[in-house]
Amino acid sequence: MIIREIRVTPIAFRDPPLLNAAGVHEPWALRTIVEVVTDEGLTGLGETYGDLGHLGKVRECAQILIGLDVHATNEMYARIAAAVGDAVTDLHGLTGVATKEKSVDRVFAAFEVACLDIRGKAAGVPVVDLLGGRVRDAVEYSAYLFYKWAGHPGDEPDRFGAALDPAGVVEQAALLIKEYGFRSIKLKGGVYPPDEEIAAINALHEAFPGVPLRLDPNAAWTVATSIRVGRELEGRLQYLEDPTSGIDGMAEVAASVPMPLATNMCVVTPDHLPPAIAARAIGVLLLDHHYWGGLVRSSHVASLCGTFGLSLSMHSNSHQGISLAAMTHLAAATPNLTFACDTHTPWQDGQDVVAPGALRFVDGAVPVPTGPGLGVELDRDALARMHEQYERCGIVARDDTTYMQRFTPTFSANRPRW
Ligand SMILES: O=C([O-])[C@@H](O)[C@@H](O)[C@H](O)[C@@H](O)C(=O)[O-]
Ligand SMILES: [Mg+2]
Repeated sequence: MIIREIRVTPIAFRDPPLLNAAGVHEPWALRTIVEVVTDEGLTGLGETYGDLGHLGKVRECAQILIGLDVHATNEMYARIAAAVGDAVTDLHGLTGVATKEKSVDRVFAAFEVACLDIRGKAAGVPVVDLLGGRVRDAVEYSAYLFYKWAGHPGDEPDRFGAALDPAGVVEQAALLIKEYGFRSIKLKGGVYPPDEEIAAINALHEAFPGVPLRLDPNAAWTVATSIRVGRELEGRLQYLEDPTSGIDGMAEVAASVPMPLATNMCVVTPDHLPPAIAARAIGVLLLDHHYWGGLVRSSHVASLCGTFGLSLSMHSNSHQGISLAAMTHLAAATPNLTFACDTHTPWQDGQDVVAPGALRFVDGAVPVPTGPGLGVELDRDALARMHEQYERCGIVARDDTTYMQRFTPTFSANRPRW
């Protein structure tokens, strides 16, 4: 199964004004779709970030993988590592430190997923079977709430409406739960002073008794603030995600709050694991195959976490169905991934390069696709349309901060903010 062609297509799709510690989502989110084609005519799909620096590296690497067998992922990794070199392409700051190792893992992941898609298609089995087989038939996701404006400035309000206070947050949760059946809730914080976010969590707790809650301020707080908030939220949170930055800061907080701390920011490459484990900085790691080097490497990290008593959840960024399929196969094959995963799917509101049918939510969970490979097909018309949107939208890299500063010139993304 020799790779004969790789097509790399950047796309853009509508994104609502979701607020976070770095600013606010721009009207268009970017992704890159990778199609790997073999000499036998099989095509595998991968999906990754769309920022220009990263896209450039993905394009460059697509050239040097031609001629390799789809099983030769070690050789693929070595070639990609050599090509990516010292480039650091991960700049939005919400997925922790950017390092050259992480850039390599980010580029490699999209090709690895596409090769697994091909291998599954060739063997007539779903990707979950290549990862050890399913331990669950459906993967649970959480309602991922965001503070948000009613619409992008100058546009009509979108159908989700504003969520700028506890009542708005509860209303948003009710909508997502009604439409998707989610059974746990994550609130993206780091937007308002901590007391307002505590009030939002308390309002969610009252409105949805018994539903597990999480809060993620993306390291917007000092150690002292994190400890105060953690203590005030005793009995309210399943876990507190990245209250403060760095392994040392997280360890200090972890020692003084009643709930486990989770991260997708202070442990983002394998070399962060030993110091984080030694310092007892985290109880939960949010895996993300897009930056942990694909599905197989993520599985290895999951096993290591099991060995050291860390629990697992899954992180997401604005994404399409190829990513959702890959995340679902990985989570379905990972016994110790027991927390509901994050997904931005509701915010994409039906815009997808994946043809409808293979992916759906049932009671907040996605049944593992059963078709060979990832089990999803590309909708070529949607791909062409979203590529055209990419060409026209004028955005080449995610920049929540500059977009926010257009409307609030004094906004600063410096953290800790509180
Ligand atoms: O989409 C967002 O604004 C999120 O804040 C995202 O960028 C983060 O990476 C993420 O979901 C997180 O859990 O930190
Ligand atoms: Mg997070």
